[in-house]
Amino acid sequence: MTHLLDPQEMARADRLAMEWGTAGITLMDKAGAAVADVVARRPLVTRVTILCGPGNNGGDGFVAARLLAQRGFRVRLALLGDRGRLTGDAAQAAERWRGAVEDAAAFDPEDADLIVDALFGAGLTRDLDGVARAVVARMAASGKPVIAVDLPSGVDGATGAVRGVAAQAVETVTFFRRKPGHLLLPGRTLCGKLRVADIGIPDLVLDEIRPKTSANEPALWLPAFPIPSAGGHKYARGHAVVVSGGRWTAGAARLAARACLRAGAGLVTVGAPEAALPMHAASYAALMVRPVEEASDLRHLLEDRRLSAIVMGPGLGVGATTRDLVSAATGAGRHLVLDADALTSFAGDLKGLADVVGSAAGTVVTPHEGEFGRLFGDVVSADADKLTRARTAAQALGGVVVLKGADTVVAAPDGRAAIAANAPPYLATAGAGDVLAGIICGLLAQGMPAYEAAAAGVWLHGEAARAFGPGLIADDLPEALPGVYRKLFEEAGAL
Ligand SMILES: NC(=O)C1=CN([C@@H]2O[C@H](COP(=O)(O)OP(=O)(O)OC[C@H]3O[C@@H](n4cnc5c(N)ncnc54)[C@H](OP(=O)(O)O)[C@@H]3O)[C@@H](O)[C@H]2O)[C@@H](O)CC1
Ligand SMILES: Nc1ncnc2c1ncn2[C@@H]1O[C@H](COP(=O)(O)OP(=O)(O)O)[C@@H](O)[C@H]1O
Ligand SMILES: [K+]
Repeated sequence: MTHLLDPQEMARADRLAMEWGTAGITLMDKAGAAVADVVARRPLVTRVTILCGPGNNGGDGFVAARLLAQRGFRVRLALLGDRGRLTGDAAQAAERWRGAVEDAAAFDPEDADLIVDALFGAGLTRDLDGVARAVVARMAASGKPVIAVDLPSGVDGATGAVRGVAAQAVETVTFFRRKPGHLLLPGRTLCGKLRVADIGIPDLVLDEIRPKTSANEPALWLPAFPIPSAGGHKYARGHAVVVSGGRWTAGAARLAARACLRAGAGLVTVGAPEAALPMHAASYAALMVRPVEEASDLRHLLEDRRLSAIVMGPGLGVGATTRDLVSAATGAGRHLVLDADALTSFAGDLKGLADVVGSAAGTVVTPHEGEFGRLFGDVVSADADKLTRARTAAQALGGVVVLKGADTVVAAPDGRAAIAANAPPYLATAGAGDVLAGIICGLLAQGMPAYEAAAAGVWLHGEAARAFGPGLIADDLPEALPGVYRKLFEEAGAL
């Protein structure tokens, strides 16, 4: 159930269900009934105003109106546009509504305990303006609870962007599967509580559609997750390397190393300049330390082929030395996580980085928006939505891109992408990114494929933050991981 369908894919799911024998009006009846159920469960509601749009989203509203009236609610229905211009299933649903049809342009929210927003859903094709915009703005300003049908009208289902204006919903009822706009910001926030209703579309349509976008949840990557087995030993759990900056910036690598260990890497070696070695050696007894000042030292260290996953960037410094270190880390079978200064050292030279990445087995880059712009600015339009930007970047790089933020997107060069919705706002704290890079490296070291490792790392990072709670600092994140692992393994039946 992690699949997300964009509006085109959802329209295809509707069409396939109809071709396979379910009438469109049957789907609409179930959609409207699901909306009516949600309204009926709200406390202290007797007077409901339903705003219907000119398409099938409005059709769902007509069905909900009929069912709520039958259940004894006082229902007013207001239509945007001309009733005579309704077509298909929506026209059929409107015919069965026996009550008055008011003009949405004149709608007065004062008379309602609750408003159902059935103006626009998957068919929103442009920014709202004119009367449509005025109606949505009035609903938004009313302060009344709003239940949105499919999406808050004005929210783009593919991107989560607001096309002109949208009203905050308390609950949103969508159908069959979630859409990217339910997880991407600001759409996610505007939806309120999201419910997914089964309207009778068979799951088999997904075999035809083959959606490539997912919610970043355990079901997406758990089959590839390295749950330790009874017969395993520490070398089977991989040997990771964290490349550290000098004495004054070594804290970032320390956070990454701790996270790498906690994520389950069998062994972790920190490669650091001489001056930072004592600090690393004294920090955690489980760490090994080796002197790495420049690329030749790293090459020497990596002659041991068991060192298979490397994370670098946090606190490393921007410049030629870092670029050379990145080049030295690649090689057959090597997995790489590049973050922070490792990315900024390639600012404006995506080709240079892509050439380097091309020779690593699986590379994951973890930019925040600033680093992303510096690295991918030439190939990715800043105006594009987050999903498109991450996908385009992954293709251009030939590696997995983790575009961070409150709705972190992980994208693979083959077009797969996952959107995370579990990170709490207090995760935005100094050093949190270093921990994320370390977690992903720890998973790569255990042999998890790059896309799955990146997605799992992002999810675990968000869950660790939630488990710790407000007041979190980056140092707390690795320490919260064992509790998250316990729960995950228990749910997977592995504990
Ligand atoms: N049988 C099915 O398929 C099922 C579908 N289902 C439901 O259908 C919904 C999708 O229906 P849909 O495709 O008809 O699109 P919908 O969201 O109603 O909007 C289209 C209308 O809005 C108009 N319009 C668009 N943008 C506008 C703007 N900015 N400003 C003003 N007008 C604008 C557009 O006009 P046009 O662009 O043609 O001028 C057109 O008239 C989906 O979200 C779900 O709720 C469920 O019942 C399950 C079964
Ligand atoms: N508003 C937010 N809500 C949830 N998580 C956030 C938010 N803003 C940032 N994050 C997360 O916090 C982390 C910050 O990483 P980064 O920007 O690299 O910081 P640093 O360089 O200090 O480690 C990332 O994992 C990012 O996804
Ligand atoms: K809507």
